[in-house]
Amino acid sequence: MIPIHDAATFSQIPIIDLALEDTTALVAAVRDACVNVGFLYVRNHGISPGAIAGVLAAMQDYFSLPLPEKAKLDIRSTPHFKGYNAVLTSNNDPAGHGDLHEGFEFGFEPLEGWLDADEVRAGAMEGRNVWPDRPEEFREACLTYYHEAFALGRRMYPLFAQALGLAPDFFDDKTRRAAAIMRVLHYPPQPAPDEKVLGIGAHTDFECFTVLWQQPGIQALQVCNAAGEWIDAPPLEGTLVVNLGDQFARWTNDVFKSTVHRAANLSGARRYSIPLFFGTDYDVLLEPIPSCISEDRPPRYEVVTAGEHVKAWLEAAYGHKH
Ligand SMILES: O=C(O)CCC(=O)C(=O)O
Ligand SMILES: [Fe+2]
Repeated sequence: MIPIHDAATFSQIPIIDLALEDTTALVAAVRDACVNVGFLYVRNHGISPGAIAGVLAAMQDYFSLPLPEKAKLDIRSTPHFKGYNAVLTSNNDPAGHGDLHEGFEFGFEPLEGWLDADEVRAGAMEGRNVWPDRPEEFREACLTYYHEAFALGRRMYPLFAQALGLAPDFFDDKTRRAAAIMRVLHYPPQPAPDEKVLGIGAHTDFECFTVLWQQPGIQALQVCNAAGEWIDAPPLEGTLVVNLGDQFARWTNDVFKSTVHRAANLSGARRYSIPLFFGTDYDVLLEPIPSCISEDRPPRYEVVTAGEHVKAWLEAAYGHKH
């Protein structure tokens, strides 16, 4: 039996085992989570403990470097929105005063590095990554995790397609060179709750979906149900969080939910998390998928390309244009 969640009153995030052999049951569980919650945990996600341990150690070393060293690769001074952003320099909730986290951001890159012939493929939204000199293993540890999480993302698209009643390969030709941006995040402990300054203010993600690793043992992430109640989304052993973003909400005419969430680290210890945001190819038109429009549900959004949608968001979030 698949528990059916209610958008208004869900009080827990569904947990879905990707190793479930019964595809019909798996797809039904994914649909329920996407339509009613916008968040799910995945078990048997395929990301190895070694890749997680490696990136965690590397990011801990990186974030403990002095600020001026990290600021050499400030995201505002590098092309294509890649690099470092310091504590309180981003602000996800316009009503807030800044986010109490620092992060480092990069996109797809082969582990062995780009070949010259690949140069032209590193298109507008991708661009080259920038990497710090220290710690030495940072790039490799980040990219090792990236490629494993990227493989998980590729496994999710056919499930989302089937959850919408589409052929499993519906997204294949729309995600060939898909933007997939990863951020490693450090949330310093926050001494007391503060409505205006959270670790990350209330927001929705803007791409199709996000795969999120959170540090075990620290509750920080919360998800808002349709009744406006904040539901804890603690780290659960052996799982990752997957949540849907605005691009999927647009594309599915709000059949899939892009749910508001926030995080505050009141644990007294440092917290680390790793979101990887999956988009689509730049030129994909976010026209409502036919199975998501009906007489009762006329198209709700202006049709834009995925690239325009993401770029407008990034410019607003980081307050600059490239
Ligand atoms: O750190 C977390 O748990 C959430 C991060 C997040 O929501 C984001 O980066 O969009
Ligand atoms: Fe988010």
